[in-house]
Amino acid sequence: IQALQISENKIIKTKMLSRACFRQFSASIRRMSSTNIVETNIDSGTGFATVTLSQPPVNSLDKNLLTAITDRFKKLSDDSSVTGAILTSKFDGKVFSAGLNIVDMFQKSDDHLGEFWGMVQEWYLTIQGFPKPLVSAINGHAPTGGCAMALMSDYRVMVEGKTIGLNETLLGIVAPFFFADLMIAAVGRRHAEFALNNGYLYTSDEALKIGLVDEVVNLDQVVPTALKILTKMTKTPQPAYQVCKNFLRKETMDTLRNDRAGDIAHFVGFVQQPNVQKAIGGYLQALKQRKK
Ligand SMILES: CCCCCCCC/C=C\CC(=O)SCCNC(=O)CCNC(=O)[C@H](O)C(C)(C)COP(=O)(O)OP(=O)(O)OC[C@H]1O[C@@H](n2cnc3c(N)ncnc32)[C@H](O)[C@@H]1OP(=O)(O)O
Repeated sequence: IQALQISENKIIKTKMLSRACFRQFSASIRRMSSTNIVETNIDSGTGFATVTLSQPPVNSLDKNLLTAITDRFKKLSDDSSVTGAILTSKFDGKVFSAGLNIVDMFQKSDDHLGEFWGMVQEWYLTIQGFPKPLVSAINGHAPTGGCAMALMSDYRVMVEGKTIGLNETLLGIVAPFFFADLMIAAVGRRHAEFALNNGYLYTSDEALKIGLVDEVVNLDQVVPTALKILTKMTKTPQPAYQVCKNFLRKETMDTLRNDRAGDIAHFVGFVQQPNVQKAIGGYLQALKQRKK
């Protein structure tokens, strides 16, 4: 009886302890006032922010999602309690991001296209210019703009068995120079030329071989692996990390900053060409019919 009482006390104590631990753990996770399409949690112990893209069905980057991501990263840049971030998707095992929303580029006015491209530029300048360590936990497919977004991070952990690449040419469009430079920075000019010219979509393993991603793991290891590397990366002293990252990335960002209007005009002129519109329309239709 005495032994039973002792073990019962132990169970009660263990339960109390685990409740206290849980309270402490949940207290250390702060949920930022987030839009429902970009969920953000900050661990107040480590200062790590986890940004989860949550726009169904495939995180295609339309005006709303581009704006929400950009706003979120601007806030995280300014928040001195945040030491680094992980970028991932709610659609675990399916899609990281399907890239730019194709519907925003089909049969739209010049004004619509111009506004859309301005948002794409701001999204790129904000994530690429994020001053703290950023790791992408690529837990699903990442074609075109989804690949570009992953390339804007400082380290890429990808789930096995999915695809990634800047495959714009297959759609009859062309990756802008600032996407191309992201690819060149990651894999070098030779692989980048092959990848972009041919619109090549890499499997996770192929992407690892050319350095397009840094690690390939099981689905349940994607975020834990990203957290592990982020822990290492945040040990580099600031402002050294930020200054180094900025000077390595500055040239391409400055080229865009110095002529944003020209870049918008170039995009609108290119996309409005009848043969490009025809290709985008055909691709959209094929995408919709794929399931049937
Ligand atoms: C000279 C320089 C000038 C500059 C020129 C232009 C520069 C443009 C730069 C970047 C371009 C882009 O980023 S274009 C984006 C292209 N994206 C893709 O090609 C990806 C297409 N999607 C897929 O391959 C698949 O959806 C997926 C592998 C990502 C996921 O597959 P899954 O089977 O899970 O989902 P579905 O295919 O059934 O899709 C569900 C639903 O979403 C619609 N969808 C998918 N992707 C997009 C998208 N990018 N934009 C808009 N809508 C998209 C798809 O049609 C389905 O819709 P329905 O449910 O209504 O059928």
